[in-house]
Amino acid sequence: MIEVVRLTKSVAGKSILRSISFTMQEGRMYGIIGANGAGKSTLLQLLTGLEPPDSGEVLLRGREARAYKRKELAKWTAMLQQGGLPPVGFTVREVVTMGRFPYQNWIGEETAGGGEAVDAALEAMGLAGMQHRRIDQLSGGERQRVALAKVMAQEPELLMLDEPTTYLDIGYQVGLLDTVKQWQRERGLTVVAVLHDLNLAAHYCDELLVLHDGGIEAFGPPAAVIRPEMIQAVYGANAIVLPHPDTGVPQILLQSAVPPGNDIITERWIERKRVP
Ligand SMILES: Nc1ncnc2c1ncn2[C@@H]1O[C@H](COP(=O)(O)OP(=O)(O)OP(=O)(O)O)[C@@H](O)[C@H]1O
Repeated sequence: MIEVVRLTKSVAGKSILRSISFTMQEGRMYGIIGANGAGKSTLLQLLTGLEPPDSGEVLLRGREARAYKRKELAKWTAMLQQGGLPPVGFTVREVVTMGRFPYQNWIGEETAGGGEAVDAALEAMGLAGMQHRRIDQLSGGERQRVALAKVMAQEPELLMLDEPTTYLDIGYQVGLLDTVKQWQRERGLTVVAVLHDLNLAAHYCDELLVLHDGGIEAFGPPAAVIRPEMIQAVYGANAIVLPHPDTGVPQILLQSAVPPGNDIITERWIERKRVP
């Protein structure tokens, strides 16, 4: 589905990606992880053909991403970008209906099926009850759900998500990723998501790609990628990695370099430090 060959990109004179190569298979869910500024969003922009690479290639179904016409590509790929909603004036339903743009003719009419796709997307994201509200009157989390409903209405086969859980409380984070996962399984959707939360990434993704220092630090199933050494090397943080009691996927517990404030815990911490 996606083949990246020796991809190199600089932004504002700064080298971000240096000759990276990888392949992503159809029907799987991939997470792109890495520290702030590692180039995750830049990579996503390159994968969608929105940005040109300095050198190297991005092939989508065997064809250079930038060789597709935008509307042609939008019929089977969709991208949820940060802040990608129109700012004011539109209702929730109007925005979600914009996801049908690739299927509309030049006067904005669609032959059939558009309304159903919009209804299904509104329903899946729990927005049916607020479909006539204006999006500028919604909370950040509600707007994020509208943005996902819009890309769902597009009915893509390849879905790219840039930090989709930003602004969402934990209930909606799990709800959103459950919806994406279910959709991936039922429709054979390919998903590529930039995720900051490593526990969610390990829980939902079949494979994780770790960007670090302009290259790929690791790429593989969560159990092979989420390790304390990788977290130290990439994020400079100490972590304990444990298997999830239900699924066995790796989950992390962060360790602070500073002793906790609570006196009882602090004493225990000092005690522990004394043990050789
Ligand atoms: N328009 C721009 N002008 C200048 N520098 C930019 C621009 N866009 C991105 N950069 C720089 O490119 C680098 C990679 O940015 P990118 O947004 O791809 O990283 P990221 O891994 O998605 O980061 P984050 O986790 O913070 O969202 C960063 O150092 C960023 O400052």
